[in-house]
Amino acid sequence: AATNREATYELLRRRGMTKVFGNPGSNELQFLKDFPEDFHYILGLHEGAVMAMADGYAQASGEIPLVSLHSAAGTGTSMGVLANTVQSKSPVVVLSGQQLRDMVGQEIMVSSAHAAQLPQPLTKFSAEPLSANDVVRTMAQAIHLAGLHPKGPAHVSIPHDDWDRPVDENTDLTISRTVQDATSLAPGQLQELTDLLDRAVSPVLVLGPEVDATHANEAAVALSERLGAPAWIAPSPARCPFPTNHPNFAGLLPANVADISSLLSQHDLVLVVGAPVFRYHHDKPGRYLGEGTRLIHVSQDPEEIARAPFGDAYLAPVADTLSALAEAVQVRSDTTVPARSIPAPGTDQPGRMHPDTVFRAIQEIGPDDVIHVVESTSTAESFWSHVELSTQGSFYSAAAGGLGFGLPAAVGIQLAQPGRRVVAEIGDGSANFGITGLWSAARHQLPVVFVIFRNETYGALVNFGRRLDTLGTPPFDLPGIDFVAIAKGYGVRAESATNEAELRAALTRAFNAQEPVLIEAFTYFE
Ligand SMILES: Cc1ncc(Cn2c(C)c(CCOP(=O)(O)OP(=O)(O)O)sc2=O)c(N)n1
Ligand SMILES: [Ca+2]
Repeated sequence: AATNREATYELLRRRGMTKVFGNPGSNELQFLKDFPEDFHYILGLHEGAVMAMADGYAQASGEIPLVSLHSAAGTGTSMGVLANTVQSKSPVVVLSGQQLRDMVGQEIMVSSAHAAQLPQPLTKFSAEPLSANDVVRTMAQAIHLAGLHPKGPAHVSIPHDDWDRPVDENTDLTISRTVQDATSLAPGQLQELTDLLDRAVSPVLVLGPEVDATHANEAAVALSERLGAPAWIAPSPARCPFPTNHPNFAGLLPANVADISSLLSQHDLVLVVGAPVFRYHHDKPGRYLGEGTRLIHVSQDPEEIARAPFGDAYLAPVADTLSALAEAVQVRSDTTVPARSIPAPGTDQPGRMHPDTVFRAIQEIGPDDVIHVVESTSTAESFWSHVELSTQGSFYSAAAGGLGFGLPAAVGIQLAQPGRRVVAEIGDGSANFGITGLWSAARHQLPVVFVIFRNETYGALVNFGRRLDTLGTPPFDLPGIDFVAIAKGYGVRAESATNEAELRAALTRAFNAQEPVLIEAFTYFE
């Protein structure tokens, strides 16, 4: 490799990073020049959609995608979704194009005077090399940091005149080095945890997104069955770490202090694995945990461990720890987990369906291993009551609640998982934050089934208004958004469904199609 550009592509190739999600500006053209045949560029129409497609791809493929964005405004536009990416610890390298190195200081057009600071604190690492001689090493540092636990987005800004600069004699050493995670529980620590679990009268598991991200769902099931322990999903889930059709599945922990405390205090030992303690959302204060309950937290993220307000923690790999404990703890046969109570499905109204009707239809018509990408904020309880998730990697949602992830992320996830079907369940409010993802789905003929829940309001905000007693706000209704016309405008076949029969027919057609389809489901908010 003679130049920084060639050396960088060689570095990316060796790391298996041949997928580039991007939206180009003039600063990027020097990097994208003579784009190598073995690389695949996926164009997005808006940097939020580009970021979400890449984030979805990273989470569903296990690879590290490269995201090529324009300086300043381009990188700034991606940051709404980046707030989710850093929270879901998705391994992504964001490469933003910078103006001529010597003229950034004058802040000429499309220069980014504070490029390295711009995406902070939404990145695990962010740098602009101080010299053109440090481009390849800086790219390597970003790539390695993105892929080492805790994984996450790393950002590099490169002045466009650096790409043609020659590399030096040491560059091949940087390109060829490999790094790997090698931490594990020490034998003494494993024995300590095993004894704690064996001595517990009624242990309970709380599982988080890192269990799904490290493919440890089966180990979690094995440990839960061996202990006869109920398994809860940690609050505000962005992934699904445990099969929801398993008899030991207890449900989602409610996202507030008081309710979590009263649920967990029915046990004497709580084992939290692969989740922060905890991602509370609603304000219902109380004591974190009852006196007779001890909480043990296993995570591979030192910052998550350091900022937790209670519990004793082990910095350890999630998957290895779960499998080692599932082998080591004593088998208990004397405990059974009470069955979860599922509410009766809601009834439809003339011309509008209850969300339960929509989720039940998707559950019955979609394939068993369908992947759900959900961004429909007032229908979470309906989803988790009526949809069964059993395979690893079956659920993704915005990890920081930042809208604009779901619709385009579904496109990235379908690209990463061609052998499984993806269904995106998106609110008619959220859809607008990432709507250009429809064009990329059509452009790349990715057969995502987009289901828009058209309840014509910001349902979650009405719920919050009730909960926070902030009535009397301006109205947040969304009348008159025609998603069928919008979808057709972006090249996606679309149809409306106002009742269950129309919906089921449309879903059957959609899941049989090999192209993206949008179904506008008229629902109501109660
Ligand atoms: C980028 C961004 N902007 C605004 C919000 C605030 N917000 C907004 C605007 C919501 C309404 C979503 O409405 P929807 O139609 O997608 O779903 P529901 O009607 O089911 O609530 S939920 C929520 O937290 C957000 N989370 N993220
Ligand atoms: Ca809505």
